[in-house]
Amino acid sequence: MAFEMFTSRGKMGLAGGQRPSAMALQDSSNYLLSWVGYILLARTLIPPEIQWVLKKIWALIMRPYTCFFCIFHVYERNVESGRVNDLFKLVELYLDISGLCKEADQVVLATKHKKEKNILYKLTGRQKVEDNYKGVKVWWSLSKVSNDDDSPQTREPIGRRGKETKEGKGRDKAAEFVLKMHKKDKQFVMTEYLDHVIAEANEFKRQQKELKLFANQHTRWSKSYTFKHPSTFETLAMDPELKAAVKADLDNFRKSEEYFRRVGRAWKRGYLLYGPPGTGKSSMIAAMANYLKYDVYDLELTQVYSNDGLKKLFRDTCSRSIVVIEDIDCSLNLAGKRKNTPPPPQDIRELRRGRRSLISQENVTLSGLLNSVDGIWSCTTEERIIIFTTNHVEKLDPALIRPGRMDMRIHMSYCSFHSFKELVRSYLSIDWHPDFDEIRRLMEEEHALITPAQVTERLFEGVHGDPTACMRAVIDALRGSLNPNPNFCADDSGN
Ligand SMILES: Nc1ncnc2c1ncn2[C@@H]1O[C@H](COP(=O)(O)OP(=O)(O)OP(=O)(O)O)[C@@H](O)[C@H]1O
Repeated sequence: MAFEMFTSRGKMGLAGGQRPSAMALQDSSNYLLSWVGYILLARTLIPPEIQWVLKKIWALIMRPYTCFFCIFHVYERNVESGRVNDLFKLVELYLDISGLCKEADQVVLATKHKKEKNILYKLTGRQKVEDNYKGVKVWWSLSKVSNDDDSPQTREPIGRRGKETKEGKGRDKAAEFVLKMHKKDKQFVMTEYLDHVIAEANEFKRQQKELKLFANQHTRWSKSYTFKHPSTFETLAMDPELKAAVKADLDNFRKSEEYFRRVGRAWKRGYLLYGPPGTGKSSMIAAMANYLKYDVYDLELTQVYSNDGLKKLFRDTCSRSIVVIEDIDCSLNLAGKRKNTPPPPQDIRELRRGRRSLISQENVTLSGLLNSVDGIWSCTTEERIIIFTTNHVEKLDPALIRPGRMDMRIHMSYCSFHSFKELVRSYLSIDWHPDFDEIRRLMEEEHALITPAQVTERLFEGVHGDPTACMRAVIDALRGSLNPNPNFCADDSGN
């Protein structure tokens, strides 16, 4: 039996034995009827179990030909408002950063905006690129929505189309991304692939973000400054396990919005950094900010004259930020009261003018600080990190640093031999030096102390000079720390 059949994909031939007598008929409707007859006859003669097996075999044979496609449209502008569709922008970015556009055979449009660091490669019309995620293939293409099309894009508010709008300057036709996939992959695309596209694009945007630094002038945040501290976890010399634990904790925090909501806790985390001066507490804060891409609010507590003022400052911070209170032991005394710093003249003038006074109330108290950190006021912003630093952890009120308030306590300590080698590698680009043995002996057997700041100071002098001179300077400092001379100060960093 042999016959030909037509599908939407074209003509397919199937081989078989003899031609049936019905094939002699010229009329195609008769041809069809004869087939219906065959099928009905077969259904009555063949037992259902064999029919089932035959159906399965048929489905297997036809499988490659029956994979129909499914298509999603991602319009450039939102259907209701006519505003730019964020998903469109994210897809555009994803196609660029994933390298798919660059790999395309046809010409791509390369653009660079003055605010962007890199050249952006975009798809041109009618070009198709293939993406493969977890073994699932999809195809992206860009097309213009024609004006006579009845798509939502062409039903945008009158006057918008073709006008110089902020979102789509001078375009007379809106664009759309067309995402094509096998029908069987539709669920995967909806649940996993599109999430992956959005996550990749958002992560890229996050990495590109320019960080801001704010400082408070009394109860107001100053205008922001660009935060360009070069410290990262790579440049930070510290115990590798502790470093990995801090990074993992930050990663967990960033991804835990759902978790915090589920357990009914504000999405925030507190870190206490403590240790001698020059051990990298400020560098750690900068590394955290650079890692998370969070803005930094440097809160000078001695500038704040009331609990209300402090609440206002916390309220005025943005989400995805780090609020830092350095040397917390110097800002609050043991009784929990702010150290007495006279109020600035302008506050007195404000008092005289009868405006709400900053000094008419009590100073910032321990309970005021605790309330701002994790009371009801702490929930005005989300995804916030609070960091306290101190050189004297033993002086702090236990309430201030209890777990739940300061979730992780990070001890920044003197330089270990491992950290020392990391600093040497990073400053002098060498992995070994004959003096390493003596330095290791002094650190590990004699317990000589040196801070990372002291080490970097000595290494910095040798960046363009003699590494041996640097090593000798480090050895001198280590031996000096063992010196019982009471005039000797192990910390010569000026603190
Ligand atoms: N762990 C470290 N890794 C790399 N460099 C460090 C480290 N610690 C200190 N340094 C170097 O020393 C300088 C001073 O360090 P940093 O200000 O971070 O110390 P700190 O602990 O905050 O000091 P302080 O308590 O006096 O504020 C930094 O600019 C950096 O160059």
